[in-house]
Amino acid sequence: MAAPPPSSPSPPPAAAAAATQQTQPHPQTPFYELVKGNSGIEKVLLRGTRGFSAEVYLYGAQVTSWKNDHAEELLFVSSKAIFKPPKAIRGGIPICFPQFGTHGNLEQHGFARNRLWTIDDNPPPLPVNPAIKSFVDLILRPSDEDLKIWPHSFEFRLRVALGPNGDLSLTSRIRNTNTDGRSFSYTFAYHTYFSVSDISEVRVEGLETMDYLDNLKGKERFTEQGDAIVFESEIDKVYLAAPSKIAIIDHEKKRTFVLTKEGLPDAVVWNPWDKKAKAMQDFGDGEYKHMLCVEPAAVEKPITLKPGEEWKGRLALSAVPSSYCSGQLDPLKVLQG
Ligand SMILES: O=P(O)(O)OC[C@H]1O[C@H](O)[C@H](O)[C@@H](O)[C@@H]1O
Repeated sequence: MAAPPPSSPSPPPAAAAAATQQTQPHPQTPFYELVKGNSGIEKVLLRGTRGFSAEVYLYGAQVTSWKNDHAEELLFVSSKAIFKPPKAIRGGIPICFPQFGTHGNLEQHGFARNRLWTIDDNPPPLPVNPAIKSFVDLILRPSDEDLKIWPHSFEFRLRVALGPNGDLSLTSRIRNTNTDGRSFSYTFAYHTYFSVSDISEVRVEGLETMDYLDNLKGKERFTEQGDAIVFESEIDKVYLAAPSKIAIIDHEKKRTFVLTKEGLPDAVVWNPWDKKAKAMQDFGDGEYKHMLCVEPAAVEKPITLKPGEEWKGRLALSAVPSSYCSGQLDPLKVLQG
């Protein structure tokens, strides 16, 4: 379903203007391909320049692959991931909505991650970088069953875009479409699973000195001490009011992931480590060594929308070589090399 290239075999002059309008790709014309993925569920392929690529399952609107120009996978997906309802796919970028974790009465992480989304070929305009040629818009509206568990009408639009330098961005637009005058509140996360060489070789910069809620200690609040975050055991923390840029530095791979977030104050950091890994049916025993979740989120303060209001939350990811010197704690410097 890739958008066709413009073709205009010289129309008569009177028809020329109209024909051009129909055949020239609009700046928002999506360039993607729809194919069958695991368990016969459809997925969208995005192909960028120089071999960059990404894949998005309609199930959960979940990004399950993001590759660089060497065809190296940058996201972690478990070898035991199950690609069918009712479970979410273990890996990639599950979307947690309308609830993050157990912060509410719904199932863990809400229901958006295990619903079938549809492609939205005519979304409301979104300011777009004209250099981005590969993107897709997906939409989720609640079913009658969903309305029984969360009685609010909404439109959730997600745009996944692959930039010219292989950057991946996810833009969520959530609108309250209640017609009964009621507001609703929700929590949210882009539950991003990064692929890392070895968790003991990884550090995260940008979250040091932040306050966090520790999910392993009954959500009690603490302040992070010391330098960058390194990993020696299970971690499950919600960093509060985290900066808009966070860097994940993989020393062995000499690769740095830079996350830029907008509209998402918090950032969850999770690695299940060995014991919890063994207890998860859809996760390999040793796979915790090769993944790290850093999840831009809105957890501590739920977002409230009045009818007609829309919220936007954006995540941009880039993977750059770590020409990185210890002590340079500003992730911007990582980007600039
Ligand atoms: O197994 P899932 O429902 O996908 O959740 C996986 C993990 O997600 C988040 O990172 C939470 O903070 C963790 O507490 C949870 O274990």
